Amino acid sequence: MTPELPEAPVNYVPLIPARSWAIIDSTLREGEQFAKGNFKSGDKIEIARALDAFGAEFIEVTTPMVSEQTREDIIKLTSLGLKSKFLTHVRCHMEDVQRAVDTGVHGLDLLFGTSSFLREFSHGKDIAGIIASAQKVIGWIKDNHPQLQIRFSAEDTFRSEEADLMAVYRAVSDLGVHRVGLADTVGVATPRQVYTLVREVRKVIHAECGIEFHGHNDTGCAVSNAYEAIEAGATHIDTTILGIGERNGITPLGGFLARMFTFDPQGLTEKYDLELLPELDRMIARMVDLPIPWNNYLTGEFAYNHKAGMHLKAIYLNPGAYEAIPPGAFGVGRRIQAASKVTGKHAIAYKARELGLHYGEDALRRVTDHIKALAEQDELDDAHLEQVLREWVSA
Ligand SMILES: CC(=O)SCCNC(=O)CCNC(=O)[C@H](O)C(C)(C)COP(=O)(O)OP(=O)(O)OC[C@H]1O[C@@H](n2cnc3c(N)ncnc32)[C@H](O)[C@@H]1OP(=O)(O)O
Ligand SMILES: O=C(O)CCC(=O)C(=O)O
Ligand SMILES: [Mg+2]
Repeated sequence: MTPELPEAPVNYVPLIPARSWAIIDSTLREGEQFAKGNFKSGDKIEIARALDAFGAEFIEVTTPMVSEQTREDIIKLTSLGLKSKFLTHVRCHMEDVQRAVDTGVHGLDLLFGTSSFLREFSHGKDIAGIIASAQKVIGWIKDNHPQLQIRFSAEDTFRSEEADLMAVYRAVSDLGVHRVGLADTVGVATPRQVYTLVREVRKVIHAECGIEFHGHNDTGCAVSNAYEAIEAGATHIDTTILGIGERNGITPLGGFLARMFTFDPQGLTEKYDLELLPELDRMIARMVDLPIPWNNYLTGEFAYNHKAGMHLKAIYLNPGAYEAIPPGAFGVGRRIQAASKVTGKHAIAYKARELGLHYGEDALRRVTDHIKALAEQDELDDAHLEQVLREWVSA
């Protein structure tokens, strides 16, 4: 087979450079809101170390308001001396912020719900009240802990009025936050909406202010929405390993990387240790006591299974014919399923050659048809296929 990774052309210009955006992995925050995400102190350390080894730029952790244990865990995490920077996710509330500032984190991810749903049923504040709280809390952080990064997110962004959003984003940008956040809290946004809104937000915030996107997957758009956000100028994307989070979760780290690999394979490979992805997925699957889904991006059991005769003919000549991303780049292998009813003579000839067997044209057609007929009755494993191929030669 031909080499896995084609050499980059000399004047290589990536479509979307991987250095234009960063990952905020929220497995230790949004992931704790997953039905089966109940990480113990040791788990948190293992997850943080694994994300750091992988190269995640930021790790978001749950608010220290959860409990004294959670606060102590954050302090343990920030004392590990990792390269990844820790952010803690807190309400826009003086008590929360005061409890968070001395946990050793690099920054605070503040949020306030701006949709009518959350204004009415969650916190009860109007837009003026939200801005007044932001002024008080952000002003206090800036005066007392100027070293901390501040992000302000409008929770439920995509069910909020655009005029309200612009008022809030403009106000917090003027207050000097480092990033604003757009959150598709209920997973309802379409890719086009995400693109358009990110462009609009860009116009009302300061040039040096970053834009973060957080997307739930209720309607299956979490990866494409994250991609559209970046295309429109977002600088930070929230992910979790395996996509775990509230309900059916958020943008999965693996799916997002698969998407972005196609635009800048070299940049992605330089930024992250991509071959660690299978281990990250296995680690979280083990901790939440669930299998990795069979069709999971890149690491699912059948993510690189090739079966149809027409595919196999081409795959043997060049795997890129039916693979957008070489599996080796992410430390996984491909599976060739040659013995099925949908196989063809090229695949069978290839398998035979691997065993040192050669057939003439007629014999190849007949053995292929025989294997197809057998497979109509029952699955053939590799051992059975080998037996049939050998018997056919000696028969
Ligand atoms: C979309 C998301 O995923 S956002 C992340 C949400 N994460 C979590 O909720 C996990 C951690 N949360 C917790 O441990 C608890 O909810 C706590 C410690 C934050 C608060 O606990 P409690 O005081 O018992 O309140 P409870 O959770 O029942 O209600 C939420 C409170 O937050 C307030 N609130 C909601 N959003 C905000 C906000 N952005 N800023 C300030 N206060 C807010 C609500 O008004 C309510 O306060 P109230 O009782 O004074 O009306
Ligand atoms: O703080 C944020 O930006 C996102 C919060 C969250 O988890 C959500 O809105 O789904
Ligand atoms: Mg969320």
